[in-house]
Amino acid sequence: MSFAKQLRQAADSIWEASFQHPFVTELGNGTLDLKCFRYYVLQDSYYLSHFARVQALGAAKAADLQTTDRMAHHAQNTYQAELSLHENFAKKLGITEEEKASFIPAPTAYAYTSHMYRAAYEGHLGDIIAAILPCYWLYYEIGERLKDCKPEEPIYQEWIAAYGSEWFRSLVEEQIVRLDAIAELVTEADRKRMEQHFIISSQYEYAFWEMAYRLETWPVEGKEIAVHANE
Ligand SMILES: Cc1ncc(CN)c(N)n1
Repeated sequence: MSFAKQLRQAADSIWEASFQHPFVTELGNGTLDLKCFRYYVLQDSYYLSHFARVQALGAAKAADLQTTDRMAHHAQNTYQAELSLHENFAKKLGITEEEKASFIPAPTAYAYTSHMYRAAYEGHLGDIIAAILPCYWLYYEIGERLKDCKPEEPIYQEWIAAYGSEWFRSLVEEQIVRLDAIAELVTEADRKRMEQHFIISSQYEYAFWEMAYRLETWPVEGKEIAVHANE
């Protein structure tokens, strides 16, 4: 079995929990409260702006220029396609510039992005791909599972269409192939660490739905420092 498939299998129960999470099932059947989706859009804009930087760190750590080019292309895609999808949602949901400028990252969004930076700082490109792959692959599987759902809310339809698309599938497949190629070249200790990154990111993916569904706040409120959601 390929390395990526082994990781997918190891994380299966965590992914299953994501598939069953009410944020995901209610997005599919259209009953998800827009308040939760609105909160998600802001937190996810923050998440994606850091995700793109981690992809760019992958470009810098790549061993050859062709991989640098592809990782940089992925970072650009996050900005131009995924973040612009969120910009579009933000407009439709009436999220104002002031709201974006005085955004408070939730504990889970902060912790998840910090986890990716840690993998990028401490490791090599394989560590980075292992940490970011659940972000691609889980969303693609969710997009696939929800593909036949017809939620009444057009925003939810658009979200499902984006992640279940051919465009997104090709990005996911490219990173799976890249991870498998790197896994062949590294040590067993490296592979173990890469598996840990993948599992932790899978847990954070679940935690991210939970964060949005519960409109998570910091335990002691009133001390948060605002940042721009896209910075
Ligand atoms: C938290 C999260 N994970 C993954 C994706 C899909 N790139 C996303 N938009 N947000």
